[in-house]
Amino acid sequence: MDQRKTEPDSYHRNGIAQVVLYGEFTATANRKVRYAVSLTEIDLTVQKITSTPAGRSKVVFNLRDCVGCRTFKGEDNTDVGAYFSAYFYPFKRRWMSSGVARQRVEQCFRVALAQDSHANLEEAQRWARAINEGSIRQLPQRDGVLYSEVRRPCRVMLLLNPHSGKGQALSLFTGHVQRMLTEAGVPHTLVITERQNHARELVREVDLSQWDAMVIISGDGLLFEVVNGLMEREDWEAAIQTPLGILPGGSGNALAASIHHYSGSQPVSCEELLVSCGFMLCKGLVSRMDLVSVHTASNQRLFSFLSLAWGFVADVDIESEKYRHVGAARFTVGTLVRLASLRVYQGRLAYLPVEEPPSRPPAQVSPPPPASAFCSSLLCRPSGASPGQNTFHNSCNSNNAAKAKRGDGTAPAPRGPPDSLLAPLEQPVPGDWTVVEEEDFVLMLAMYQSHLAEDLLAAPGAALEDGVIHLFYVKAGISRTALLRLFLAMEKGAHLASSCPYLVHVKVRALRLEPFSPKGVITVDGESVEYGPIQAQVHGGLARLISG
Ligand SMILES: Nc1ncnc2c1ncn2[C@@H]1O[C@H](COP(=O)(O)OP(=O)(O)OP(=O)(O)O)[C@@H](O)[C@H]1O
Repeated sequence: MDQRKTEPDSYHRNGIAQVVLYGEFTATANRKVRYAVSLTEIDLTVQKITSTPAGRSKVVFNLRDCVGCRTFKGEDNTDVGAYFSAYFYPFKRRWMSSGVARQRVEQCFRVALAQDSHANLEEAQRWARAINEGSIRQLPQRDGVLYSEVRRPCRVMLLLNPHSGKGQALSLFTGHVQRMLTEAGVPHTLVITERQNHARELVREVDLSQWDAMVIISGDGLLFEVVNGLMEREDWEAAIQTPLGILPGGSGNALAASIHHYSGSQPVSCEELLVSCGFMLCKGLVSRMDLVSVHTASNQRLFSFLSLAWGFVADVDIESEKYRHVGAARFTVGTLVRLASLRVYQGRLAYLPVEEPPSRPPAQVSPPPPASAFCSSLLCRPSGASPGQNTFHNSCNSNNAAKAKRGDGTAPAPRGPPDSLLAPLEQPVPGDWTVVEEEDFVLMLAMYQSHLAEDLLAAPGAALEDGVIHLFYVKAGISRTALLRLFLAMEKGAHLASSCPYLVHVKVRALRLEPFSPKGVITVDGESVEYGPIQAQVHGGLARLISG
């Protein structure tokens, strides 16, 4: 029978953290193998108990890497022992390759202090509670960034586009995400979208009091739907404060790659990026995110969290749809194809430059403030507008109700804060704007997050909430080789340091583009939008995003 020492007799290795729990337990698979387990405020230390000092290797798990701890009884009714499992996702070296990525480590112990199974379960629960509480206290930290936390337990609506990326979003969910959410005790409802704009219509009508977070597992296009659905609600001001989350299941996964980058972690892709974002979701840290309000010629207003593109990048994004089966490589293939038929795009570009660093420092988002508190920056003046059961659903009642109510399926005009920096599209830009001299371009790309795709660090200086649009344009005259070199350098975010005379980067608050050709492609967050004159302005910290 296991013995529990009541007097902790050790301290954390650096002599600071005091042991809060100590116990000796057996392994689950082999009851002859015993471990000394000690819990401090910052870590869990596991040491095998052996007669030979050489066998007493010690493993220390930081609670910051822990998503949760669960208890359970043995499958065998005669087993009086109880069990607790702690789930860690520490950065570990990859097998057979360089670099590190978060990898799952489960630590499971059998508690058998007494012949009373109930007492053993209580003891296991005591450990699980302490580990869970400790892991919640040990949240990831980043210099200069302050977060709030999602409400716990966090009821998550998980929207999944089964066709995104290579069409594997559902298997990515069942293979990686579902287990993590269960380990973290996050109740979630999975909604599999049935068609384009399903998610948009659903979030436009859903009772948001039922949800603590809306998370998509897809590419950026599904989040674009969710953001715009929320902004089309009468209560947009409160609705857009719903914490949003992103789990990469698409081919570009730009926002997922950006939040991973902001966390200061080494670049990862594919499933490793999914695990990283899943970990952030389980930790539930929320920060603010800028949204950019975009106006098209027909007076349509959209809200964007990622990018606005015209020319080479927009064409590649849309044309590479046909290479979707190759996953993220679709952009590489698309880039090479478009390079072969490189063309010049004519138009007029104007912008309002950032004159000084944003006056508002990154702010603490906790606890959820009154709705209007999010619109306090210069850029965002309140308009006075009104403000886990792991269940699978192929459709949603509230969505059907929404469709029936609206009938025609057309999207209502998005509401939102006024765009005080923009003049009507038919009027000249305001006097303090800069009008770009050149009218011949190869591309125009406005970015408000760091990544254009998993492997394209287009705006290394971007942050989630800085009220800045990074405007890039490449002037006509650049050779194919030089443009290819720029994109290759972008993989490491080194394109700006390449001193390419054709590439211009300027930080702006607002911009206007007037293409001259009658036909073409403009994308917002990777989605094709109405082609023609278009303008946009940033609204600092309008939305909230689970990041870490
Ligand atoms: N069930 C569905 N059937 C068809 N289209 C859908 C469905 N759900 C969402 N969509 C739409 O599919 C488009 C692509 O979705 P999404 O961006 O999420 O994936 P992706 O294009 O593979 O990813 P990425 O944007 O990272 O390249 C979006 O326009 C989205 O609105």
